[in-house]
Amino acid sequence: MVSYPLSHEERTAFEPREKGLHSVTLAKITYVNDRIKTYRLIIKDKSGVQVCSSKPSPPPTICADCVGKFLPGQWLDVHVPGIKKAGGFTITSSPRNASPVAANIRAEDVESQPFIELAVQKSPDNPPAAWLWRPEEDIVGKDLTVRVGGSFVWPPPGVDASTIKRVVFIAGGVGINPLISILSYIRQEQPLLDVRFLYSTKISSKGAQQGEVLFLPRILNLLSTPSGAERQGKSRLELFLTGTWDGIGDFGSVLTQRIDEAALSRAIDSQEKRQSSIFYVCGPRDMTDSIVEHLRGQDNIAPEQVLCEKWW
Ligand SMILES: NC(=O)c1ccc[n+]([C@@H]2O[C@H](COP(=O)([O-])OP(=O)(O)OC[C@H]3O[C@@H](n4cnc5c(N)ncnc54)[C@H](O)[C@@H]3O)[C@@H](O)[C@H]2O)c1
Repeated sequence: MVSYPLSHEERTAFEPREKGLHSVTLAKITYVNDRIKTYRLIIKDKSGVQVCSSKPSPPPTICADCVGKFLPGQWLDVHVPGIKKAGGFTITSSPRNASPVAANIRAEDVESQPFIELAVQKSPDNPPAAWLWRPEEDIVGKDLTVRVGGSFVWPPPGVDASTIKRVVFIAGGVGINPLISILSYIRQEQPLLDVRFLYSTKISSKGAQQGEVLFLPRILNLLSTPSGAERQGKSRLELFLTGTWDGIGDFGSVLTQRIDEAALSRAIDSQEKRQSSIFYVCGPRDMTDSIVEHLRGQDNIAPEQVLCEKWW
C-alpha cells in the first residue's frame, strides 16, 4: 500500500485555529539561501492583526473574540490562488509588527505597513510552497487568504509568567521559524529576560556567510541590542554548524558539531536557574524527541517548562 505524507491541515487537525480567514497581499519576497525565502504579507483587514492578550493561557484557544489575533510561535494556513489545500507556514515576525497602532503607516510605502512574515522552504512536492517559489514577478502583489493556528506559543500555557526569568531556545534548521517570532516579541515586551539560544544548522555552500543562515543576523542583533545595564552579559547564542561547508565565512565563534549533552548542560545551568526557565525546542524529529526527553528528565524541570513543536 502506498502511504502519502499528511497535508498540513490533516497534520494539524487537532490544533486550535481561527474560524475566519484574513485577506493579505504578498508584498515582498526576500531570498535567504537556495532553500529558504521569506515573505512579507500586508494585512488588508482594517482591524489589522493584534496580539491576543485575552486568553493567553491555558490552553491557547482561539475564540470568536480572538479572531484576527495571533501569539508568537503560531502558524498560518495559507491559501494561494488556484490551489485547494492550504499550506502551513510558521509566522516569523512579532505580532507587534502586525498591529496598525504600532506602525506609522504610509500607503505608498510597503515597509511602513503592518505585516506578517513567513519563511518558506523550497519544496516542489508541496503545491502551496511551490507556488510561493514561483518567479517573484509572477506572484508579488497577489492576494492570499490566511488563518492563524497552533499551540506552540509564548507565553507558555500553564506557567505563571511572573515566575519566568530565563528563556532557553533550542533550534535545529528551519525549526528556527517559530522561535524567531517568540524571540522578537520577548525582546520588544520583556527586554530584561535572560535568553540562551542554541541554534544548530546545516551549511553546505562554500564560503557561506552569516546572512545565508536563516535569521542569524536578526538573532545576533536581537541578542546584542542594549537595553539597560541589568541585561549586560545575560544573553548568549551558541551556534552549531554542521554539513559540508568549507569552514570559511564570517561566523566568528561556532561549534562544528551537533547540540550534545554538554551543550544542554550549559543551557540548563544551575538548579536554581532551571526552576525559573522555560525551554522551547523546535527542529528535526529525532533531535526534538531526544532533547525534550533529556530536559524533562532533569531535576527541577517540570513538564510544562519544556515546549516543543512537532510537525509530523
Ligand atoms: N515551524 C517550522 O518550520 C517547524 C516546526 C517544527 C519542526 N520543524 C522541523 O524542523 C526540521 C528542520 O529541518 P532541516 O532540514 O532544516 O534540518 P536539518 O536536517 O538541516 O538539521 C538541522 C540541524 O539539526 C541537526 N540534527 C539533526 N538531527 C539531529 C539529532 N538527532 N540530534 C542533534 N542534532 C540533530 C543537524 O546536524 C543540523 O545541524 C524539519 O524536520 C521540520 O519539519 C519545522
